[in-house]
Amino acid sequence: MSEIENGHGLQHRREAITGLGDALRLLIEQATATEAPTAELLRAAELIRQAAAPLGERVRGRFETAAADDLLGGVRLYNPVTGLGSAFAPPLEIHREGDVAVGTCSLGRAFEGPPSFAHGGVSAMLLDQMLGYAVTVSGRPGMTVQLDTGYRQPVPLYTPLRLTAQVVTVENRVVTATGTIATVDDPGTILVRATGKFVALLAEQAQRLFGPVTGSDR
Ligand SMILES: CCCCCCCCCC(=O)SCCNC(=O)CCNC(=O)[C@H](O)C(C)(C)COP(=O)(O)OP(=O)(O)OC[C@H]1O[C@@H](n2cnc3c(N)ncnc32)[C@H](O)[C@@H]1OP(=O)(O)O
Repeated sequence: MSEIENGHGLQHRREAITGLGDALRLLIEQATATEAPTAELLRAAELIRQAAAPLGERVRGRFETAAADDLLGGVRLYNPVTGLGSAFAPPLEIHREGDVAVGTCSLGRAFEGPPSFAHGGVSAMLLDQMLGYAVTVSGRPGMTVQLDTGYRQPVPLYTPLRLTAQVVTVENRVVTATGTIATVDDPGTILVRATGKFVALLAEQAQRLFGPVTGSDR
């Protein structure tokens, strides 16, 4: 019987994963921004290795989903963009406002490209997630087959950002969506725009790609 079934509770585990994610995000921010003495860096590296060891005692394999996740329910705690348990995620929070998906986040030092601004690949990653969300909630989920990004102005670090996405066309299995990044303070000035194409998988494609994860290949 798993720990979750055994009474510790799914909600409790999700809260613990979120707490660990918060701590890891703090660690990444501090470790990226630090100008602490070199001796402190060496000491921190040792402490972090010690902290990581027990986490590595029980890990899942490539095709196993996390016990606290709910794939069909859309709970992905380790998603690298939105996952509250992910050390890497800003995390981006996304909600719906009518037909438009609206996201908010702020990017720290770890996401830096040009000095004091976000890396362009990070903007593309955020927008891929935004467009994917809009496509999914439109009822036609699919995988990204094309993502075009236009960088009009650099995206500032340590600044609340407002992202949007919406579906614009549906042609057979191809759904096209567009999205933007702006700051919360100046939502009318678009910093980055993206257009993405998403393709709904055929049953054969879904089976080929995800059969080992869903167990439908057994
Ligand atoms: C709430 C949760 C939110 C979740 C958000 C998640 C966001 C993140 C999403 C991702 O990042 S997904 C990961 C990145 N994407 C991939 O890894 C996909 C890799 N591509 C594939 O595996 C195959 O392309 C795929 C199985 C998706 C489709 O298979 P095919 O390439 O054989 O396409 P197919 O021959 O079935 O063609 C289907 C349609 O797509 C069209 N198509 C395919 N590739 C295209 C392309 N690159 N550009 C434009 N159209 C394309 C193709 O013309 C055709 O159009 P029609 O139906 O109108 O005839």
